Amino acid sequence: MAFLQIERDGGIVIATMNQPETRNALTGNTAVEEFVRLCAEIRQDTSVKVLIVTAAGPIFSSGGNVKDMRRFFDEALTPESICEEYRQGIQRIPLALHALDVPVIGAINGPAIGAGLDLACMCDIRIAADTATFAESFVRVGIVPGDGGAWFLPRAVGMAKASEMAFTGEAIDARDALACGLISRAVPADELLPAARALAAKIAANPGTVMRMTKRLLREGQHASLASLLELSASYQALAHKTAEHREAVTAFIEKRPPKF
Ligand SMILES: C/C=C/C(=O)SCCNC(=O)CCNC(=O)[C@H](O)C(C)(C)COP(=O)(O)OP(=O)(O)OC[C@H]1O[C@@H](n2cnc3c(N)ncnc32)[C@H](O)[C@@H]1OP(=O)(O)O
Repeated sequence: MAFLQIERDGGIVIATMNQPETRNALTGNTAVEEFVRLCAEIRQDTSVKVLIVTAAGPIFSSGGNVKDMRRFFDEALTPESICEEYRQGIQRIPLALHALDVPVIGAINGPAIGAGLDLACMCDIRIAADTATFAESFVRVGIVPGDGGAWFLPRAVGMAKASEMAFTGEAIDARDALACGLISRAVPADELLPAARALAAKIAANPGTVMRMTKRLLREGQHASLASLLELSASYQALAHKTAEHREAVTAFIEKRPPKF
């Protein structure tokens, strides 16, 4: 059975992880290939406005497959081949998700552990069930965050909190996650998907071209200088001012009616 169940609802794509026997572990199965394929498809399809990433059942993701890690003790697997396995494997998920121009909502339905937490951090927005927990637990199994967590987690929660989480490996609950900005909302578990869909519908109602450019600016703003970000913003704005959606929004404002996009 596929790791991801994909559902399409208008401009909204919902990707649901569904491998309960490993608690949605992200390695040792087809998870990487399926995420990469999905992202490639979304990049080709301008009718997609929003992606929701969630999981079936009570667990979001248990991260890397720990049982499968016994392989690494095999002498035939050299450090170089392990590096390559990471490059060709789980590291393709952050690259694929980060390259998406559509907003990504993480609907975190339960524990998000190790690479599972990092997957959540790769989403632009995170809302969670009040039963969710979050742990950057790599250190507890004797490894480092090899999947980009050291890049994503500090951007989500700040360096001090990320350091505490990465050095202790301890889980935080949804209340702590809300307090440190890891999630923007915690809701009862049975309200999570409706809340994620409602948020996605609000986003999808806005003009897609401008949404994509906004996401690119937010992404570039994470590392660009102010001067170069302002330059890029001016170029995107020049394009935005010429769109039919902008014309419609301004006309609707003047005519005191809601815009029709
Ligand atoms: C490259 C990436 C590296 C990393 O991400 S490092 C971090 C690796 N992850 C972990 O250390 C998390 C380990 N798992 C857990 O903490 C818990 O599990 C959960 C909170 C995710 C779920 O708890 P509950 O629902 O109580 O399930 P359960 O009884 O612990 O496990 C049920 C079955 O699922 C298998 N399983 C759970 N997590 C993993 C995993 N990460 N890799 C492989 N299998 C896993 C177990 O072994 C067991 O299986 P059986 O029924 O055969 O005993």
